[in-house]
Amino acid sequence: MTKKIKVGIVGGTGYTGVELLRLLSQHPHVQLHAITSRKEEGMKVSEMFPNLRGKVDLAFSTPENAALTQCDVVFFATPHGVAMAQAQELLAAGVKVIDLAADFRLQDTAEFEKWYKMPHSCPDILKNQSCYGLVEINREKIAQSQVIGNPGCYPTTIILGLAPVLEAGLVDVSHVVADCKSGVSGAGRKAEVGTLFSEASDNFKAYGVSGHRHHPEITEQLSKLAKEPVQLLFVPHLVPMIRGMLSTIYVKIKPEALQTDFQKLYEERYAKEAFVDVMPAGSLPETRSVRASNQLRIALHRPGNGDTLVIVVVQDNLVKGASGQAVQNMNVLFGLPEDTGLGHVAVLP
Ligand SMILES: NC(=O)C1=CN([C@@H]2O[C@H](COP(=O)(O)OP(=O)(O)OC[C@H]3O[C@@H](n4cnc5c(N)ncnc54)[C@H](OP(=O)(O)O)[C@@H]3O)[C@@H](O)[C@H]2O)C=CC1
Ligand SMILES: CC(=O)N[C@@H](CCC(=O)OP(=O)(O)O)C(=O)O
Repeated sequence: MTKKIKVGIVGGTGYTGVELLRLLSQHPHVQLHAITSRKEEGMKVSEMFPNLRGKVDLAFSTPENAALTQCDVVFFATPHGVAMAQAQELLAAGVKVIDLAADFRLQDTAEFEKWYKMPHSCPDILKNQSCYGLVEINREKIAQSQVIGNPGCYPTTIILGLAPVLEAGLVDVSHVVADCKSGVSGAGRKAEVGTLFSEASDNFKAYGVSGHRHHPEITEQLSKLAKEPVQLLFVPHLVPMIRGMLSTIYVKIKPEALQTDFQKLYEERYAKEAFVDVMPAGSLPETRSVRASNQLRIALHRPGNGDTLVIVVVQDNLVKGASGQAVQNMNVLFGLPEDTGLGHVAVLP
């Protein structure tokens, strides 16, 4: 590929925005064209984010002044509702859209309206031109789409953790439990009491137990894979670390599937996937083994060789759970090898 992909980012000052900048500034086929912030208009990107000194020579501009229609693709690293307000205009100009928020994730617009408290403004684009951007599941459809709904961070771990057993119909879908923990960067960069150092450090808590907006997103995708409705109990937790997510998923194996070699099933399902690592049997994945990388690691356990399969999944919520996955989607949209610009090895310790 000789011509570079001209990229715009709306919402360059949030955590997913700066993570996109880190990844895209090292991508060999990308030309960063515009980065927006309404509050920081005119400020040099490298002044706000010194890790980008010498790498990104742009200043923030407002979305109105960013000439986004001149881009090949625009990433929205913004709150829910922003991308769908601009999608029509961008598509008309031949620009592809990758939304890191939820505007193009849920196919069920009634569920979208219930959880995001706003009407969906472009249901036609959602239905006919967009795709749920989980590459390991929807690779072919993504390549043909104009708009990508980049998955939420919790959904990425749970859907990839369960896909092999659901596709093969080996587990009881009437009672799936996902117990998930996220680092505090998952809550974004905006100031909030709950993410203050004195509130979130040296503390560990569950939240959203009686309902979380990722629940309908996860069950919609799991039910598609299982070809029947999946009943999911999903409990997210906030842990005192900055990056990282660990999901422990519990499923009951169907009586007729008890002899299955689950390790082999997972290894074969993900054998060709650059970003899904099925660890050796009995492994205990750690969040630091994926920090700052686009890898998601899975380990399987069957305590006492009983009928419960325990699936442990780790990822970096800001990379495979957000910006890395968005770049993976861009690579697929533009026909590049999927791992282009995403070869980062995790940082230890
Ligand atoms: N953090 C995470 O781990 C994950 C986050 N996500 C999703 O990614 C999106 C961004 O998250 P995050 O980076 O944490 O968010 P932040 O809240 O930290 O940042 C939001 C960014 O959007 C800009 N923005 C806000 N409102 C508007 C608007 N109306 N129009 C244009 N720009 C706007 C802000 O800049 P300014 O106000 O100056 O314009 C800022 O740059 C969210 O939808 C989030 O749910 C998805 C997966 C994981
Ligand atoms: C720790 C934390 O607060 N996490 C966020 C999820 C982050 C994410 O993926 O959410 P989006 O659907 O907004 O993209 C939450 O639970 O609301």
